[in-house]
Amino acid sequence: MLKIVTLGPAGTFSELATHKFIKQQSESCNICFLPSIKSVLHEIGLSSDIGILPIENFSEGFIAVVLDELAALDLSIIDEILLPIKFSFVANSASINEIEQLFVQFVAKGQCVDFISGLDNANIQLTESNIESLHECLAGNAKVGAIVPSGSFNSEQFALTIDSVNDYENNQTRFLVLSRNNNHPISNDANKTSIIVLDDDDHPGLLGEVLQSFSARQINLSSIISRPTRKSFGKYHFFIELEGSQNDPLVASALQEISQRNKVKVLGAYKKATLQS
Ligand SMILES: O=C(O)C(=O)C[C@]1(C(=O)O)C=C[C@@H](O)C=C1
Repeated sequence: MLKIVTLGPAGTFSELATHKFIKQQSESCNICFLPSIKSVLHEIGLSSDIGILPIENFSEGFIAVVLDELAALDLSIIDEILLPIKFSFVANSASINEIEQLFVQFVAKGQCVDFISGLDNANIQLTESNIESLHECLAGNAKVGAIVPSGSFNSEQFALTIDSVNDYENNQTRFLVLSRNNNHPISNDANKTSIIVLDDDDHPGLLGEVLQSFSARQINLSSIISRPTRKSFGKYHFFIELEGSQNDPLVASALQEISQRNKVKVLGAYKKATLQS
């Protein structure tokens, strides 16, 4: 039995991503929910074998807490999942102008900016998950509303529901499947690798040298993000995603070259997700 931990309560997009992953598994799986992204990250490898969490949204970019914990914890990426993301607004009053309190998850807020800016009288309360927002609204008074996953609620429970409140019709979020065990064999269909170059030896040209190792071998990067180390001001870790895996001798030699100069953590190699996969 594979034990999977993800963001709860039940009904989150993270749970949907988990079911998409489970469909591809041959062994039976058990899902456990925790109330915050950070608590899920810390539980992987303890009471759970793997964890499934969002890493990047189509318009909002990377989720900082996940990048920071990937640099700090000993986790590896074994797969990724892409999901379409649609939000609805639900409220306990039929008149949108009466809403004084809006519950919205901290990542979801940035995906529904246009709609939220139209709620002139609402005080925004950030939550850890979209289903926490839903539960807060269900328990709230007539002046409460929430941004929730479309399809997560029964419209009869609310005085007002408005669909498609996300800024971009084509909204999508990418999720990672993470484990604490770092010795997974690289599968033959792995076509993407994630690494972190840790800032332990800052020197002029560090990033240029890293990029040169990839460009000299015609290795395409799909993203590069810097995050402060939070040890001293002005020091950064670089989170890099590249096409290919260490099964490709060019990728293997680029990573070996970079490792000779810098501290590199290879987070994992896996198959790039599509909405159809
Ligand atoms: O709260 C949820 O439903 C989640 O699964 C979290 C999460 C995220 O943090 O990115 C997942 C997808 C959307 O981007 C918004 C929220």
